[in-house]
Amino acid sequence: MDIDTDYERPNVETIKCVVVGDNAVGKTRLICARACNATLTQYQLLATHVPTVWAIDQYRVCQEVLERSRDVVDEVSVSLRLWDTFGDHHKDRRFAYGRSDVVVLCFSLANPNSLRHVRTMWFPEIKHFCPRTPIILVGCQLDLRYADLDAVNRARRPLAKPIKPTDILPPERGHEVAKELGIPYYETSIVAQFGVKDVFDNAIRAALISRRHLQFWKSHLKKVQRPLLQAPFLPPRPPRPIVGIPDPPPTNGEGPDSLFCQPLCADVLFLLQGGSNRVFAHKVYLATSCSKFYDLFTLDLGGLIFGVLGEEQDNKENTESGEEDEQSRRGAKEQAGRTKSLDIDKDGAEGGVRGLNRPQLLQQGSLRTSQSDNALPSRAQYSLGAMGTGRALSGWGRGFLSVCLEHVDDPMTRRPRLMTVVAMDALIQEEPFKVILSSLDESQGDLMQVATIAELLEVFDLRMMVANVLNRESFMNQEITKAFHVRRANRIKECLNVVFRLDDGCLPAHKPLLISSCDWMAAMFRGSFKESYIEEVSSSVQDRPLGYSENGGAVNDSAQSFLGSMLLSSGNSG
Ligand SMILES: Nc1nc2c(ncn2[C@@H]2O[C@H](COP(=O)(O)OP(=O)(O)OP(=O)(O)O)[C@@H](O)[C@H]2O)c(=O)[nH]1
Repeated sequence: MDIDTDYERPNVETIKCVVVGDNAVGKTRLICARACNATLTQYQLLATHVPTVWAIDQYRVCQEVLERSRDVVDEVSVSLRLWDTFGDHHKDRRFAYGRSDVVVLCFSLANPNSLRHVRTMWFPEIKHFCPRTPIILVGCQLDLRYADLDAVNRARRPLAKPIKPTDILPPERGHEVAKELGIPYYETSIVAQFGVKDVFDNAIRAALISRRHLQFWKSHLKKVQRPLLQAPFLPPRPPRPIVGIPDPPPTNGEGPDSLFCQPLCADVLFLLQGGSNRVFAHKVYLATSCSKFYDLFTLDLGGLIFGVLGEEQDNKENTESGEEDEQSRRGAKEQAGRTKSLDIDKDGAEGGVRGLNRPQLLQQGSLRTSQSDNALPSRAQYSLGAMGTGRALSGWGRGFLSVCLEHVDDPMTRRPRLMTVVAMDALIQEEPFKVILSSLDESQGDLMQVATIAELLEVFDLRMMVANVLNRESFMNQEITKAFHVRRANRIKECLNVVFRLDDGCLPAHKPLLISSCDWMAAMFRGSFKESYIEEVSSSVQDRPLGYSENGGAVNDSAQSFLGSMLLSSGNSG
C-alpha cells in the first residue's frame, strides 16, 4: 500500500534530508526521535546498539510516520524525508546522496574520533557526491557531557569501549569545526530531548534557502530564514550530594547549665540589688520553663513585643515615644515608692529568708508582701527612658521591678547588644536566683531561699519540688519533672530565634538550645564568626513572641532532621 501523496500536493516542499556520520554516533536515534517521536531513557539507549539503518520505506507504509514528516517552517509547508545511512566508511552511499536537499552530518560529543572524521572523511565525501547540498553539523549525545561516566560505562554493553572524561568534547570544538567548514552547528540529546527540533527545522531552512536560489519564482519561499543559532542547553541540576552528618560530639553533661558560666548569646540581663549584681540568661530557657517569665518576655512595650525588638526600636522617633516615656517614667517613680517587697522576717530581708523555719516556709501564708519603705530605687527610674520603651513591673508581679530594652555589653563578645534588662527586687539574692534560673527542675544550695524566690517568681514546679525534698517525698518529683519537660518541649516550638536557610526551606531554631547541646553550634555562634554577631532583626514575624533572627549561613537540607532532632532533644533536656 502506498499512502505517500505529498509529492503531488502543491506548495508542499518535499525535502530529502540525508543523515551521515560515523558508526554509533546516534544517527538512527536522532531520526527516530523526529520521525516516530521515539524517546528512550539513557539506560535503554545505552543498553542497545545494533548497527541499523532506519528504513526510508516507513513513509510509504506507516501513516503516523508520514504525518510526522509534515511541518510548517517559516510559513512554508514541508514534508521532511529522512534518510538513514551506514556509518561504515567503506560502504557506498551514493544512492543516499542522490537528489538530497540537505545533509545532516553527525558526530558524537563523547567520541573525538567521530569529530575528526567529520573533517577528514565525511565533509570531503559529501562535497564529492553532492557539492551544492547544504550541510548541518550535529554533535549528538550531549547528555553525556553532564553524565556520571562511571555509571554510563557500567550500563553500556560489556564490549563497548569505556568513555573517558577526556573523550567528552566541549561545545567550542564543534563550533570550531563548523566554522572552519562554513556550516551551521547544533547539539542534540535524545535522552534530554534537546535539540531535535532545532536540527531538523534548521536543516529544512537550509534546504529551502538553497531551493529558493534555484527556483526563484516560488514566492512562498520568500520568508524562509537562514539557519538560526541554537539556544544553549540548560544542564540538569547535578544530583544532591549525600551529606552524612555524624552525631554531635557528646557535651560534658552540663547541658544548659554551662551557659551560665559562659553566657553565649545571652539575651536577658537581670539586675539584682539595685544593679550591683548582674546575671545574664537566655529568654528561651526561662520562658519555656515558667509561665511568669514567658509572660514577662512577651509583654507589650509601647506596641512592640519584647522578643522581636530589633533595630527599628533604636530608630523609633523620640518625638513619638517622648510623651509615653515621660508618662512611664512618672509611673515608674510612683511605683518605686510603693514597691512591694518580700517581708519574710521582720529582722531584715536576708536574715528573713535564712531565718525561716521549714513549716513556715512551706506555708503559703508565710510569704507575705508588704510596703517596703526603704526599697532600693527602682531600675525603672534610671533605665526606662534609655531606650524609649520599658515598663515598671511592681504591680505586675512580685519580685520584679521593671523591664526595658537596652544596649548592654555582651559578656562574651564585649560588643554592645540589645538585651532585655529586668530589674529585680532588692531582696532577691544572686545565688538562689541563679539556681532558679539555671536548674529550674533541680533543687540545690539553700533550699529555703530557693523555695522563697521560686514562690516569689511563681516558679511553682520548683517550689513544689523543694517542698517535696524538705518533706522527704522527693520520689514525687519524678512526675513533676516529666510534666515540666513535656510542657517545655511544647513551648520551645513557639520560641525560636534563628533561622537556618536550607536547600528546601527554612528551619527555625534557637541559638541557646543549639549551643548548649552541640559544640559545633557553640563554635559557630561564638567568637569571630558572622553568625555570632547577627542582630536579631525581623519585624515581619511579630507573631513569634520571643524573637526571630535571620542567620545568613546556609546549611544543606540533610541537616533538617539533624537540627530538628537537636532542637527537640535540647527541649527535652534539663
Ligand atoms: N546517551 C545518549 N546515547 C545515545 C543518544 N543517541 C544515541 N545514543 C546511543 O548511541 C548508540 C548509537 O546510536 P544509533 O542511533 O544506533 O547510532 P548510529 O549512528 O545510527 O549507528 P550505526 O547504525 O551503527 O551507524 C546507541 O547505543 C544509542 O542508544 C543520546 O542522545 N544520548
